[in-house]
Amino acid sequence: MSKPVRAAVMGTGSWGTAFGMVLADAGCDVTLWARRPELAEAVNSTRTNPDYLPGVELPGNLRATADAAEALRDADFTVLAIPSQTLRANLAEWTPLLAPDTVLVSLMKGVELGSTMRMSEVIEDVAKVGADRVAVVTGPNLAREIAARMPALAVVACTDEQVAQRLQAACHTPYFRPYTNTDVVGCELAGAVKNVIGLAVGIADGMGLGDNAKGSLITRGLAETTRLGLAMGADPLTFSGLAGLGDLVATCSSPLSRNHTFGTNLGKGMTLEETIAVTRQTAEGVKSCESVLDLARRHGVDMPITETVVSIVHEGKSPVAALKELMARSAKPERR
Ligand SMILES: NC(=O)C1=CN([C@@H]2O[C@H](COP(=O)(O)OP(=O)(O)OC[C@H]3O[C@@H](n4cnc5c(N)ncnc54)[C@H](O)[C@@H]3O)[C@@H](O)[C@H]2O)C=CC1
Ligand SMILES: O=C(CO)COP(=O)(O)O
Repeated sequence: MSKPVRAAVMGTGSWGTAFGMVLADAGCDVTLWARRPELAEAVNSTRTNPDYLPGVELPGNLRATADAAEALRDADFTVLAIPSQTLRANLAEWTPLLAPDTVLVSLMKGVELGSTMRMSEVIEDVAKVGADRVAVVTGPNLAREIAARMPALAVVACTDEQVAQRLQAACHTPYFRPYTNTDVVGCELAGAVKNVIGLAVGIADGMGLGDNAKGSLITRGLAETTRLGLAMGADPLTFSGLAGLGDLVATCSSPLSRNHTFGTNLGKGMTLEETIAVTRQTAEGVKSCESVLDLARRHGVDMPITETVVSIVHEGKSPVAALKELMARSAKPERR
């Protein structure tokens, strides 16, 4: 009998834990790394993650540790599930501990501030590995639903299709059905920008603007994401797939989305400080809206919804004034 695939999941938050559960259900031997030893202890002793997924029973072939070296040892897949802006510093510490041929898998949906690098680029840069050793998991994957083993489809992307297929096999369960894709640029961009559009839709929902506004924001949000993707060499079809439209629809419809909820609170009139205070988990779009706008400017791409989100979240513009400006933009053809 061949030995089980070993996976290290670095990050015991909501998605790290839920995806660890998927890997374990698919037959992998999984070790979660938790920043706090008391959380690792709680996972091992209660077989739940009381802080991030209370009430969800975790499988027996998943355990947790606060010792990164122990988690990373002999891992076939090293899954990175921490906030995007913390990846560079954490991975620099972990790089000397990585198993020699491990495939690094990003679950993160963000763009690094300053460098405007996608997460796979940060991984290649810090761990000094080629693109064929880096994969991305993305799509409509709200962690709470997956932890309840509700059905979901996903995309595993890698420039090397065989590596994508290995990861696909390692995380395929009766409730989690991953497809492969070799368009890493498109898949990552789609995931990061959908968080920004999720904020915009949340703001509109909080303001009570209705479902026509929601449909319009999702569609034009996808249009500006695709424009940026095209400028960066992505396959435009990726954006109408699970990583693009699929994730946008799930995020923009669900109260489980942290980005959507963050936007809703702003749209209802909470201040940024109040909204941050009530947000207990990572809402990546709050930081990544700035790096996405930066990317758009570097590529000469117009992204009016992203620009509006930045003006509300970081420049104190009122949602009412921002809406007026968006609606007053010059009339233009739908396709340019
Ligand atoms: N939760 C979800 O439904 C999904 C989340 N994602 C993405 O997965 C990534 C991780 O998100 P979640 O697990 O949901 O976030 P979370 O907020 O639930 O958990 C974040 C984890 O990172 C740890 N962490 C925070 N700051 C850290 C630091 N400076 N150094 C090391 N560890 C740190 C926390 O202790 C926690 O374990 C994000 O990029 C998110 O966009 C993607 C798909 C679904
Ligand atoms: O990416 C997600 C679903 O696919 C999770 O969205 P939030 O980070 O907004 O909760």
